[in-house]
Amino acid sequence: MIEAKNLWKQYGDNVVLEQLNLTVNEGDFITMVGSSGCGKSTFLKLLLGTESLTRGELLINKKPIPNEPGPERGIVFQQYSVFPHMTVLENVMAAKAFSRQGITGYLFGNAKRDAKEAAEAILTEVGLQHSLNKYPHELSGGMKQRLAIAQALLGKPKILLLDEPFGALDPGIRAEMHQLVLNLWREHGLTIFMVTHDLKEGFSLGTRLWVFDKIRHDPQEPNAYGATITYDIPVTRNHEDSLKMLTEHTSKSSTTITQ
Ligand SMILES: Nc1ncnc2c1ncn2[C@@H]1O[C@H](COP(=O)(O)OP(=O)(O)OP(=O)(O)O)[C@@H](O)[C@H]1O
Repeated sequence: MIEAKNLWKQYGDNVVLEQLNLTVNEGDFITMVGSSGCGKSTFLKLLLGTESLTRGELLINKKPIPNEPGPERGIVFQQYSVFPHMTVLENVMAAKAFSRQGITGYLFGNAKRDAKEAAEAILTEVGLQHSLNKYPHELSGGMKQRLAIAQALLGKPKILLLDEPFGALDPGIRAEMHQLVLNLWREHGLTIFMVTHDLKEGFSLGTRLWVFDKIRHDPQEPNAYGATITYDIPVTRNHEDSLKMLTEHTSKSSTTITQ
């Protein structure tokens, strides 16, 4: 279970997030929307542990989230984050070596064989079993994101953080990636936080959709107040109902969301 209690994050005088209070249960699939710059990626970085909060608490299973990334939290970014000079298989094995021994880590003997087997298994799961020896420049955008997902899953995370992972992909490829993520979510029992600019994507993937927005504004000092979660919408399987609910909510809010 993940909890935020009166969480604030600011960079200098720029208040990015304020008064975040939330509880996320294991297995939730949270999709996050909100205007550009309102702090969605910052929230993911707090969960990842690469940024620290300014005030309040952020807890996993009642303990503060470690302030550094760990194998139990995997992340996939929109930009392809793979090593260009390594094959698909080497990329995933390198992720394993770094997670075990730091950036200079090498694997030998049994550890290397185990890492190779684990890498091949996860690459098969994401559909790259026929591309193990290809280099990233030989992969399509969707295949590169499959590789990034494989890297993120290698540490067997319980929490997967997705920062607009499919924003750069064509609609047909996106649909395939949606199916992959839903399968992985179910099979690995993941808790997922996914930032998206696509409301339909948010509704079709998530079990809860969060809207980030500011509840206080000072036109003289735009950075004085941060965003919070203004709507936490359970996604019904009937997307029409969910969309209607959100339209009603946002007509009362200052957020403009395009469908
Ligand atoms: N390392 C940093 N130092 C200072 N300010 C930062 C830093 N990272 C983010 N910010 C600021 O925090 C605010 C929120 O940025 P963030 O990237 O979280 O927004 P976002 O909602 O993810 O935006 P987008 O949808 O455009 O990706 C912005 O004002 C940004 O300039």
